[in-house]
Amino acid sequence: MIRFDTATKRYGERRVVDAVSLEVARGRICVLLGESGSGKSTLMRMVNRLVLPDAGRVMLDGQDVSQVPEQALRHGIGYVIQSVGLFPHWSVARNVATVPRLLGWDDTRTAARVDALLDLVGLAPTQYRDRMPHELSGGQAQRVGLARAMAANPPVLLMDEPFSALDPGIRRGLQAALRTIHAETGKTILFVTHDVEEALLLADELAVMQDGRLIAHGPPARVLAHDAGPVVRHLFGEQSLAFHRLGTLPAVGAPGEAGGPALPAGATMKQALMLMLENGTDRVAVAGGGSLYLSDVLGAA
Ligand SMILES: Nc1ncnc2c1ncn2[C@@H]1O[C@H](COP(=O)(O)OP(=O)(O)OP(=O)(O)O)[C@@H](O)[C@H]1O
Repeated sequence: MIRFDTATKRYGERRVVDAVSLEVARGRICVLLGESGSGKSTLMRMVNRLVLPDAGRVMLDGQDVSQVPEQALRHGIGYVIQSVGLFPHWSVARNVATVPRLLGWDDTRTAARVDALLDLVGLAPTQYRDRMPHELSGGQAQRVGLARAMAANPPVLLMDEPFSALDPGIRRGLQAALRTIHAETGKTILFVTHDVEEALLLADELAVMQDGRLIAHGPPARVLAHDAGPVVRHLFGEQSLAFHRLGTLPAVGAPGEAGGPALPAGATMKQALMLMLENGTDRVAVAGGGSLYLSDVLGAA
């Protein structure tokens, strides 16, 4: 769906994106992770041509984005940034309807779409559609920004630290909302963050950058595996890498009699460990039968 072929961007002598090749398949969430200044936003902005590569190219659905007319390209890509950028004198509904109006949708279709999107991002349409941006909290405004980005149903979403300015509780709510929306819509999402917890929560795959280069790419469990290199170790923290790794591994128990407190279906090894700690036990019951022991968790870490 999205493919970078040795994409390179220089500012002066510096290569801020350095020959990055990366492919994100349709329907996946790929999280670009790296320290500030590692080139994540610059790489992402090549997809919607806010940045033009000096060398290499970006392909979207098999087409070189440099060959697609700019407007058509951007209508097919939702873009969400940290400072939402809602138009302050427009209502929530009008903000969400920005692209449908540009595309000439009629009022009935547009209004229905706005309400459906507000529902999708967890804002009751009757309560929110007529509000003005200054009447929203930061989290609500960011939800409206997400709804606006999805208004014309673009298959691709680019999200550049969209939740970074929000406090932790609101942020967790939006992360969960994004996972649900992704499960319901199957969009291909490129998501920039430098928060490792957020990255692990959202990523189907991680792309780790440093100094403009792609250092590691793959499913979280593979990127955090025991042979992880120094950049990954540093980003996730030498002391906490093993703990994060447990969060990428499914809690699979040995068959047999179930014992101890019950883990929910789809839980990770990290959740199993947390449940053991909370209950002061060395055994938890795994959904579907069987038990998982502390020694198994330690073995996996
Ligand atoms: N228009 C520009 N002119 C000159 N240098 C730039 C420009 N845009 C970005 N840079 C530089 O390119 C490097 C990469 O920037 P970029 O924003 O892609 O990093 P990032 O990993 O997204 O960082 P952050 O997490 O802080 O947003 C930085 O050193 C930045 O200063």
